[in-house]
Amino acid sequence: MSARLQARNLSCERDGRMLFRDLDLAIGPGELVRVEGPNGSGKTTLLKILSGQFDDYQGELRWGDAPLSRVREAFLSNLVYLGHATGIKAALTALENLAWYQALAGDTGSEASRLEALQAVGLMGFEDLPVAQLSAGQQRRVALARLELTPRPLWVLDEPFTAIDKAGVAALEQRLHDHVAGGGSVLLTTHHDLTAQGSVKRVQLGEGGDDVIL
Ligand SMILES: Nc1ncnc2c1ncn2[C@@H]1O[C@H](COP(=O)(O)OP(=O)(O)OP(=O)(O)O)[C@@H](O)[C@H]1O
Repeated sequence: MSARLQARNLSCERDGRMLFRDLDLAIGPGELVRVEGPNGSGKTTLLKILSGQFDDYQGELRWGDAPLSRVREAFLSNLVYLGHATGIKAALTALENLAWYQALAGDTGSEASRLEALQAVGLMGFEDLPVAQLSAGQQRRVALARLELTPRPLWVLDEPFTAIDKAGVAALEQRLHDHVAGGGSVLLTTHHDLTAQGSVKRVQLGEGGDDVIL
């Protein structure tokens, strides 16, 4: 199985502090990679690098057989990135937020697909409320509905379980498992203990660039 996304000799320094050094990492079809480490160890920074959003690093990124920089558009069209912040627009309703995401992604989409995505994350009945009026967990669910909207193989998720209740955590874990079982790839950071379902590759970031790949 050839890896879809590969990082070789990846190093990153921020504010004079080495976050990680000479990191090798690969994520391919059917794999879930979890980046672990204490607060400030560089997990978000690594996810931003690996999703093409931050380029102040040393090392090489490859997508398939090509340097990522050469196939950036193709890479981005295969990716869903959900950041630490939900990235949703407070004044828009849940449905409008999803329409906005689809427009940004160049998808026409349909209201039926958006309603289906909201149903999958347990938000039926809340679709027409401005998201400012939703709870923190419901707002996170609006963001997570993006995973249902556009089928893309690579999911990069920064703390996706934040503010989600027990039932939502179980549903999201199942969703991640199904995506991987269907040949997708998931790269995530979470402080939440994942229920063991299939194999999880772990990347441990330490303080001062002391990194371990398990
Ligand atoms: N925008 C920024 N400008 C400058 N330095 C930053 C910036 N964002 C993060 N850093 C630095 O990079 C370090 C790593 O931050 P990062 O957000 O990647 O850590 P993290 O492991 O995701 O932490 P957490 O578990 O708290 O979310 C921080 O300690 C900080 O010093």
